[in-house]
Amino acid sequence: MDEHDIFKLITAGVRFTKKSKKEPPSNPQPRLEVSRHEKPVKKEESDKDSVDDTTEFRLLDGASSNKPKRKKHKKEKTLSPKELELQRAVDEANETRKQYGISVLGKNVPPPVASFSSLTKDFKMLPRLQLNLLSRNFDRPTPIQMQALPVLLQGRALMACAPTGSGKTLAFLTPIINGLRAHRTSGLRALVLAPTRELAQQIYRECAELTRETGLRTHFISKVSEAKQKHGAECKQRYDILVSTPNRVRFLLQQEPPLLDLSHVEWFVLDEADRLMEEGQNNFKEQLDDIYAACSHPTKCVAFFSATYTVPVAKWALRHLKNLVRITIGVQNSATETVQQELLFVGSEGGKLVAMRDLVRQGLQPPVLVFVQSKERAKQLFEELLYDGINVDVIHAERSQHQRDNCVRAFREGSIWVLICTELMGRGIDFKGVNLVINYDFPPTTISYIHRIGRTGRAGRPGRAITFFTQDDTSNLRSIALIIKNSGGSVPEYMLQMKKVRKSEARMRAKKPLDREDISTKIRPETKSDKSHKSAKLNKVERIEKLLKNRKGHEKDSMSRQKKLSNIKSDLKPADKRKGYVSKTKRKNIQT
Ligand SMILES: Nc1ncnc2c1ncn2[C@@H]1O[C@H](COP(=O)(O)OP(=O)(O)OP(=O)(O)O)[C@@H](O)[C@H]1O
Repeated sequence: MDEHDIFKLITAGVRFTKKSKKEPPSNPQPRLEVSRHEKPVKKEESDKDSVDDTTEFRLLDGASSNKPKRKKHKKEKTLSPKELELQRAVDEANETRKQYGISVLGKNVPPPVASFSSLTKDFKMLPRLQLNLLSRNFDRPTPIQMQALPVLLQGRALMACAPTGSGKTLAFLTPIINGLRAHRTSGLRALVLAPTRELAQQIYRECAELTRETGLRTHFISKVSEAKQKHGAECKQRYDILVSTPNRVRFLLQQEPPLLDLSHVEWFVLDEADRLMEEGQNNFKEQLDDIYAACSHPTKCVAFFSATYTVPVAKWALRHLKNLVRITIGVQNSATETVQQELLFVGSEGGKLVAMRDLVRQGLQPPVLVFVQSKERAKQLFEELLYDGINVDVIHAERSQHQRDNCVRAFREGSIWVLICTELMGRGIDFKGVNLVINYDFPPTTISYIHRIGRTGRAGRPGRAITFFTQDDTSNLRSIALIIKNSGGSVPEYMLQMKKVRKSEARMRAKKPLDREDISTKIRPETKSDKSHKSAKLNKVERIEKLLKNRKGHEKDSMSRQKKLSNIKSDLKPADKRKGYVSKTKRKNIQT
C-alpha cells in the first residue's frame, strides 16, 4: 500500500469543494469615524491627483466623532427617562443635519439651531444683534450658520467648510459680536483676517452693520501709512474688532514699539483659511505665524472658514487646536449647485475673443464677471471690449487702491456691467446678483475654479458660469469636468475619460500659468525680443542667400528662391533701411 492508497482510504466519502478566492482582509482599512447622523461626504469619483493638496482630510489622526462606539453584543440596556430624552435630542439633531447636508466631526458637537431667535435662550443672544440680523432680512440661518453658530457660541475651535455664497461671514461675525457684547477699553478683542483688501473691507462693512448700536467698534486698516498714525499708543484702546489682511497687521506688529497689541484677542478668525495658510505665495503663512504668536490670550477661540480645504490646513488645526469641531456642508471641495456650469471649446486664443463677442451679440445679462490669468491680459481684454462699446472696467493689483475701490463700488451699484478681473477677485467677494461668470482663461486649479464660479449663484440665487478652453487647457479639463459632474451638471463623457494629470504637473500649472498668445488685436510697438528675433531670422536668410549664390547649375530655381528671400529680407529690415523708404522730414520737404 503506497501513500496514494492510504490517502484514498482515509478520505473515502469526503467531498472536496473549491475554496473561494475571496477571503476577508486580514488587515482591514481604517474606517472613517463619522457621527451616526452624518451623511458621508459623497463623491461620485474623486480626482485627487488633479489638484495639489486637496485630498479630503477625513482619515487624519486625531479625528474624533460623536458617533457612539459599536458595542459588542451586550444585553439591551433599558434607558432611563433622562437618557431617553437625550437620545431623542441626538436623533433630532442628526435628522436636521441630514436634511441640510451638515456633516460634523468632533466630540459633543452641539445640535444645529433652526432659527436665530432660538439662540436667545441658550446663548443669551444680544437683542440688538437679533434686531440687526432682522433688519438685514436674515430671517433664517443658512446650514453653515445653523451648525457653526452654536459651536462658536460655546467658544469651541472650529474648522468650517461650506460652499461659496452660503453665508460663512455671518457664521463667524454673529458669535464674535455676541461674545464681545459691549465696548471695552482693554484693546482689540477680535481679529478677522482675509487674503485681500477688498474682502477684508467687505467683512468690515458687514460687521459695521451687525454691530450697529451695540457699542462695539470695528476697524479696518485701509492704508498702512494711515494705520501708523491711527494706531498710536493712545488709540490702542479705541476698537474691539479688527478686520484686515495679514500683511498690514504684521507691519504694525513689527514697528518699534509695536503699534498693535493683540494680547487681548479672544477671537481669531481666518476667512479663506486655505488661501491664507498656503505656503510660499505672498508669504501669508509666515505672516500668520507671527500674528498668531502675538495673539497670546490663553483661551482665545480660533475659527477657520473656507469653501475649500487642503490637507495642510486640517493638519495644522488638528495639531494646534484643542477640542476642535469640523463642519462640512454638502460635498467637500465642490462647486455650488446653484450655478449652471458650461465648458466651451474655443479652438485658439483668438477664438476666445470671437466667443466673447458672440456672447455679447447674443445678449449678456449684466452684471458679468470675466476672469483672466494676469494683469497684462486683463488690460488687453479691457481695451478690446472697450473698443466694442461695452460698459466695462478692469480690476487688478496694479491699479491704485482708489481705483480699485471705485471699480468695486461702480460694479456693485450697477454702473459697470462687465468687470474684468484677475484671481484677486476670485475669493470671497460678494457682488449681489452676478448673473454670469466667464472664465476667459482656464483656471489653474479646481480650487480656483470653485471660488471663481462661486461669485455667481450666491445665497441660493441661480447663476451661470462659462469656461473657455483651448487645446492647451486639456490637462486640467478632466478635473474641472468632474467638479461640474459632481455638482449635478452634465459634461461630455470624453472629458471624464481623459488622462489624469500627474501631481507634479498640476502643481506646476498651479504655480505658473500657461504662456498664452496676446489677447490684443491692435498692432503694438516692436519690443526688444521682437527685434532680436527678427535680426536672427535676417541672419539666417542672408546665409541661405549666400549659399544659393554659390550653387552652380540651378540658376533658374535659384533665381526665384532668391527673389523670395529678398522679399523676406526687406520685411525683416528696419523700416528706415528698406528700399524706397522716405523719412518723415524728406516727406515733409516733398509735400512743401
Ligand atoms: N441667513 C441668511 N439669509 C439670507 N441671506 C444671507 C444669510 N446669511 C448670509 N446671507 C447673504 O448671503 C450672501 C453670501 O454670504 P457670504 O458672503 O458670507 O458667503 P460666503 O459663504 O462667505 O461665500 P465665499 O465662500 O464666496 O466667501 C451675502 O450676500 C449675505 O448677505
